[in-house]
Amino acid sequence: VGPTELLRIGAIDVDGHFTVHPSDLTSVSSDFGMLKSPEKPLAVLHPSSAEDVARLIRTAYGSATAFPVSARGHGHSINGQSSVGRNGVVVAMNHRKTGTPEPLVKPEEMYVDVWGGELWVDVLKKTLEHGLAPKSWTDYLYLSVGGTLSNAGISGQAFHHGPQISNVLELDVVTGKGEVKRCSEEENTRLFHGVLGGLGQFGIITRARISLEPAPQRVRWIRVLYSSFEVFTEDQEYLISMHGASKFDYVEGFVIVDEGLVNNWRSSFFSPRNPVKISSVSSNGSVLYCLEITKNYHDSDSETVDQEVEILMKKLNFIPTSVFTTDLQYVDFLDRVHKAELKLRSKNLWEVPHPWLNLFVPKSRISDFDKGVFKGILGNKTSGPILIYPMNKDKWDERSSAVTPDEEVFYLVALLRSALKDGEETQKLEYLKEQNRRILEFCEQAKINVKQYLPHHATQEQWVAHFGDKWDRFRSLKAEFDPRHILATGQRIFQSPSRSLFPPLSSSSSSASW
Ligand SMILES: Cc1cc2nc3c(=O)[nH]c(=O)nc-3n(C[C@H](O)[C@H](O)[C@H](O)COP(=O)(O)OP(=O)(O)OC[C@H]3O[C@@H](n4cnc5c(N)ncnc54)[C@H](O)[C@@H]3O)c2cc1C
Repeated sequence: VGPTELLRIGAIDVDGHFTVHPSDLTSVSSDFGMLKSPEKPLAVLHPSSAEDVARLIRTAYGSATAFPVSARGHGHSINGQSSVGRNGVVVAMNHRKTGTPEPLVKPEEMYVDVWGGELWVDVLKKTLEHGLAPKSWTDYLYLSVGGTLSNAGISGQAFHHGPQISNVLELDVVTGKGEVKRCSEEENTRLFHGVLGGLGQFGIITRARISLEPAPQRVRWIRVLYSSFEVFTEDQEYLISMHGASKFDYVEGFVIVDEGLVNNWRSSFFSPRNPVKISSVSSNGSVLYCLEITKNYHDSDSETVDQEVEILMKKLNFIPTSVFTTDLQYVDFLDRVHKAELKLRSKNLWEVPHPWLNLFVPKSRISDFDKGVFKGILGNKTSGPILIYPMNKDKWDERSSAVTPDEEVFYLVALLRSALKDGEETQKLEYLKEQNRRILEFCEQAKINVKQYLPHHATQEQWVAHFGDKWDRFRSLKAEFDPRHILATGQRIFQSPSRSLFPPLSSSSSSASW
């Protein structure tokens, strides 16, 4: 009996939250990357509880030929990671119709309990009602909690607070056997750490307990430019090495290889009243680097923030005429990318293919990367922002499944490209995909041991290399918690049950082929 038959006979009956409606199937069949042809699943489950998810997975696990089940948060992956194929079922986690629990803030204990499919923007809204907020963020808030915790969740706060996965106190997880397990540092510890950064391989996160801090009210947001990569990275590394209260709260940066991209889509920082006169900065047409830093503060500190920022800035070596400052509410800063999204949507430039490449580059080789990629392969043209910022490895828990380079400091380099059908040759999808391939090839040939963030690999051999020392544990967690390889098959790490090599549970019904 395959899933089609199970659906027909009503064996998968999860309180009517199941749908095979064509519009539902279509809406979960592609992702933000738009790099793969959409593939409709067999059915979509809109769960209202962890038990709904568990019942589906028990059916998938217990049927003669197991079938794939993938959680879909907000579908903001690039390479079909939340897709499930024609013979699987998608669990639409980000769905309010079915009444999943609202975020529950516990102000005394400084945490919030959230449904795994909750969007970070809604977590923020809820916690702000109590004057609190999570500590570590992604640049964009319309991502689900389960989706970012399955990767890491990083932004300019990660150097200090670690990634989002370092700020989780407890999880409820439905494993690939359909068991609902509570896990934390004290309970089911292996599963807890395995799921964090675990690419959805060991269970579906139905609840996460996120640590909170008092929310700042305002943000002083500063950008300064550099023409020397060495000076730029020296300053970034200095900033992330600072301890104590007197430091910036957020450290990021980006590369400007193409003047047109200074006002890139990621933010509306440079307003018409605050234009960047790039010609005023002597770049001689070569690559520039922009450091982006913020200082959070409360209204009551508005008198002293200027002075504090001035003292911190004195230690930096940016081009003196290149300081751009703005000041805004904390919530507007955190939600900055959404404004850009709305602008791009209005120009039909949001729903286009996104051949993104995100790499963690070890500090010792970042300068070689600059020479070979920013000043080399990119050839003065990009098709989107290129972020670059360093992080401290000691803020990452080695027991999590997330993979980072083997150095105390490493950089995120994020090439966030949009491909245009009718654009110049350098904006076309094939051109950008080829450029990504060349960048990876360059790193391999130059022996720069990069790790992909939001990884995507074609073969299991590449996955084994990606996980390195963590592979044996990763594989053994898979065997323990998802032995029939049901979950998150869109990651393409393990062979999926549809090409099953795995013995059916019941030998009497081995005829299903789907
Ligand atoms: C515009 C944009 C900006 C971004 N900015 C950042 C950033 O600043 N920092 C950063 O770290 N990342 C960023 N990302 C990447 C993003 O964090 C990941 O792509 C993330 O997986 C997207 O979350 P999602 O809810 O859309 O997940 P989906 O794409 O729906 O799912 C991703 C994977 O996680 C699994 N999954 C989803 N929900 C669960 C769950 N509840 N339990 C277990 N597994 C689950 C899926 O099966 C799939 O394998 C950005 C992406 C976009 C499109």
